[in-house]
Amino acid sequence: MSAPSKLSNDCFALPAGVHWTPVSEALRLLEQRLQCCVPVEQSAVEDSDGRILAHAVIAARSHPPCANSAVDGYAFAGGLQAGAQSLQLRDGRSAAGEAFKGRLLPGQALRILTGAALPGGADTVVLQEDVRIDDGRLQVTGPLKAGANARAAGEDMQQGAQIFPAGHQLRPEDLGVIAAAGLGEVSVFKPLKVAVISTGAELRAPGQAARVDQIFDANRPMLCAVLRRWGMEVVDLGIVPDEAAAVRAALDRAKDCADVIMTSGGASAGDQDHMSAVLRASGGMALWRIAVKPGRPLALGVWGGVPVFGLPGNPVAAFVCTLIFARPALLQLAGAGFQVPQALHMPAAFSKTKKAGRREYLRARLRDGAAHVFASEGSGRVSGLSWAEGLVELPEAAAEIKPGQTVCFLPYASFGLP
Ligand SMILES: Nc1nc2c(c(=O)[nH]1)N[C@H]1C(S)=C(S)[C@@H](COP(=O)(O)OP(=O)(O)OC[C@H]3O[C@@H](n4cnc5c(N)ncnc54)[C@H](O)[C@@H]3O)O[C@H]1N2
Ligand code: MOO
Repeated sequence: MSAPSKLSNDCFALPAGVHWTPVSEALRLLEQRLQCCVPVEQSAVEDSDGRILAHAVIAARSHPPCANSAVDGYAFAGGLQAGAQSLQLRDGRSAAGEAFKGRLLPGQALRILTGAALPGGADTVVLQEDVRIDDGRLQVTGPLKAGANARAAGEDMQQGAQIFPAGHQLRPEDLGVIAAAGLGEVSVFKPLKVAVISTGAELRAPGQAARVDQIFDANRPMLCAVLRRWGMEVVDLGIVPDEAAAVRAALDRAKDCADVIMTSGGASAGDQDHMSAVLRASGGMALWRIAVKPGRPLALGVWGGVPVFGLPGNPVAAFVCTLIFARPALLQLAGAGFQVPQALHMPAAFSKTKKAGRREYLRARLRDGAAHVFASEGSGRVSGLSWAEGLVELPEAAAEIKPGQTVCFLPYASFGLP
């Protein structure tokens, strides 16, 4: 697949007259205007954890490929009536990978090990713990259903059946399923390359010396790690000062080496907010004032045909916007389709008054069957992100939340994060 043409500058433009975009509308526009932008390659199954399937995976053979035994025991045909009886024990055995070549006659039994192909003529296995051998005869006591302890050919997967759709992001267990279905390679999308830039004259890289009026760049390590968890390739372009020329140069570098650009800081319209100013000057900027807290100033732009997510600088807002807006959009660009998280409906363990008309996300975790929220809603209180295990989503219409009222809890896991 060749990469689709570059985005037009007005790709994120909002309909005329729109000021506060509801979250659902922002998501709908992102879904509509972005499409997969990465080429396809082949990947060995064992190297494919986290990769996104470009084509559906079809079972190359059935699993299990032939009827086999689920236990160590004795194979025979037809099950057992109630009561004691005996079967003639044949010489030889069937072991996993060393199938018995002959065929059993009615009344005969054969030693069989777990995973071994059932010999011809047999459909049932009795556990070795439940038999006795006397004079070459197997002494057994019924009843035992025909087919007991046997696994039918193709009972798990049928040759030719679709086992994963295109767009599925492979997990470790999926690699086991694909290998079992007889495939050594899969068609996957090349990982989406995301350039990450932090902006702000006050920022110092973690571990550097810092004056009291400087702060450490918390966003970049956090956002880079999130993107890697999502199977994306990160191009870390470091910290850029709040100067238009430096911001332009960084965006130029980013567009030449990445499919998407993710910046944090400078997204709103203050004197120092150069990211939004530079994007606006290029004509490729739509400052989305989204009816959401945190994260109102999300700058969506296009730089040289490459989409730019200009996240707010406050770490909590940057993180929440990444989960709620950037994740589905990035997954769409990466070939996995637009994905929204699955919510759990839980009773609130808190009370809160909120502004109606705006969706809010609170740092939250579940304890004793209820959703608890972080003590502060301050968007700079980065420690609350680690205290939390997910987000509570309060809908636009809500104004007053009381303890015991049902709220939507979105675990970090529903965003593909631990
Ligand atoms: N007059 C208004 N002021 C502000 C508004 C507003 O609507 N009107 N919105 C506030 C909200 S909400 C947010 S969020 C911020 C977003 O502003 P910017 O995206 O322009 O971000 P900055 O001003 O650059 O930074 C905000 C804050 O975050 C700190 N920061 C920035 N980058 C990092 C980083 N990489 N690691 C850690 N912390 C970072 C920065 O020092 C600031 O404290 O605007 C509000 N103001
Ligand atoms: O996005 Mo700001 O509070 O909404 O941090």
